[in-house]
Amino acid sequence: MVEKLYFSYNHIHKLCKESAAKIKEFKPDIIISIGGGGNIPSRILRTFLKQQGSKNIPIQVIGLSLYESLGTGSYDESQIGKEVIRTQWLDFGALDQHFDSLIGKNILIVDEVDDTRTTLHYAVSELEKDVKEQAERLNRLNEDTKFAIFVLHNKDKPKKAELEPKIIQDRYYAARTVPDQWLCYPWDAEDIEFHTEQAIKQGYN
Ligand SMILES: O=P(O)(O)OC[C@H]1O[C@H](OP(=O)(O)OP(=O)(O)O)[C@H](O)[C@@H]1O
Repeated sequence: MVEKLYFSYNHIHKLCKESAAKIKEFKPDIIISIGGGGNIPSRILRTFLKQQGSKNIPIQVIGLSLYESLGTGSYDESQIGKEVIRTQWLDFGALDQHFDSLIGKNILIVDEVDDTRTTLHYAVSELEKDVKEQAERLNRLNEDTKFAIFVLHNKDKPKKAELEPKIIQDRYYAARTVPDQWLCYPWDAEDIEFHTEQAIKQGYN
């Protein structure tokens, strides 16, 4: 079995192009990228979501990192990667000026990988909370705000957190579902020539 899967920039680009055809049906008003891994796919995807004659879809970035217990002492393995640290969040003040808030919008959350699903669950539930608070404050509870998800890869494995069935059924776009292996993205490569050669050998170019 191949231990690590290598993906070239071209391959990622093509995955975004292919997925955009389906994501267009959702008609996203805004992309919320989970940084850092979601940033490059978000930007590529936007190119393919652009409709002639209309503006580019705005991209906002939130920073989420999984807190891992790396101590040498004994620790409960099931807890590893469970805690999400919020390093950056939306500036609703700035967003409101340009965008009239998230209420009633179609919001596409983008990340590169859905591994244990902890990060995506956190992102959706926290954003839903924020939108609900805003809607209550502005008395706009009748407007329907929808969330969708795009990832390059969904790892086929038991997840540690769930997403709402309506998202999973209708608005969850994973370009590929892959086995639970080590995924190597080009932006992590120290030697991009070697990386790309591996991707070509594996057919992910
Ligand atoms: O499905 P999960 O188990 O939650 O894992 C997926 C998350 O893990 C990685 O983020 P990481 O915290 O490593 O930060 P990075 O994106 O800045 O590399 C990746 O970018 C996803 O956001």
